[in-house]
Amino acid sequence: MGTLVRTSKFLSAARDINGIVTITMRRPPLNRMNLEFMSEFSNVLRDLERDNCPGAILTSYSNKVFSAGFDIGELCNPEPERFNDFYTEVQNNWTQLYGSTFPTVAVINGHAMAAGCLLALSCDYRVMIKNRTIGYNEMQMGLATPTWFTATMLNTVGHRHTELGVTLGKMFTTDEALNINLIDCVADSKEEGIQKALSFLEKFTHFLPKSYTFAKHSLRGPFIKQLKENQNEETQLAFRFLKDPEVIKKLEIVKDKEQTQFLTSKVA
Ligand SMILES: CC/C=C\CC/C=C/CC(=O)SCCNC(=O)CCNC(=O)[C@H](O)C(C)(C)COP(=O)(O)OP(=O)(O)OC[C@H]1O[C@@H](n2cnc3c(N)ncnc32)[C@H](O)[C@@H]1OP(=O)(O)O
Repeated sequence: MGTLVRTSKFLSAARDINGIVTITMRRPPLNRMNLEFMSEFSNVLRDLERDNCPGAILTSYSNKVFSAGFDIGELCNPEPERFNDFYTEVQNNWTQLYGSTFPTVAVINGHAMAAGCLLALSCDYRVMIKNRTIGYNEMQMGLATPTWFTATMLNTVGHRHTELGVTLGKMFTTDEALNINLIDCVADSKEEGIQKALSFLEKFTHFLPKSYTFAKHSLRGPFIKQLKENQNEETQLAFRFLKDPEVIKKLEIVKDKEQTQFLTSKVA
């Protein structure tokens, strides 16, 4: 497991003897991403940058759900100030993870929906457990996929798979995801996934960190710059979208279900 370097309400980070840090998301039951979750995540990434981390693995405490994406509570008829804080934190988190100066691997040990899929795609390499699903399912929820989410998928699997994935709100099975290179390899268990992640990260011990950073930023830098230049517009666009009465109505239905779930503790 390694030495615990940071633990907070929703995340833990443990460092092994080679310095590799495993970040485990722990917001039961579904690792839904709210403002507090996102700020904790950004703090962990900031610490890893400061400590010249040689590599990181992102995974979930649950072998059923990697992350169910944004907490619908943050999207349903949002208050302007809270939504602005939430969405800004999400954007900052993406620029940190997608542009990290250290290599990252997602061990996708459960379903990865929408923003949960974005987290996995923002890493450098993806190992996924069999019989799980991954994708941008926003369409199915009556939502829309933000521009930088789409760009991240496009940069991973190309135009056609992204077009079909985003417009159909498609959740890919592990096998389908492997076929289109949405993920890089498959594992039978989280433990095997971690071993595969460590083997991938081991390759970087032979490279100069600054060479790796240069290569990564040549590929990803322009997309990060684009989001940074359009952050306010993206936030306003999403806010207006979420204030549409039809969208509010659709999300209210999901939110009501969520309250029922907490009352009955349906998900272990
Ligand atoms: C222009 C751009 C505009 C806006 C930006 C919009 C961007 C959005 C990005 C997102 O991330 S949107 C979130 C997308 N997430 C989902 O659609 C998750 C859907 N969830 C599922 O498919 C399943 O819950 C699961 C596969 C993750 C887990 O399945 P299972 O373990 O069987 O649990 P349940 O389906 O029974 O779910 C339990 C309970 O929790 C509620 N719930 C699920 N996900 C969320 C969520 N993200 N936020 C809030 N609540 C959620 C679900 O409705 C269930 O409620 P019940 O009352 O039926 O128990």
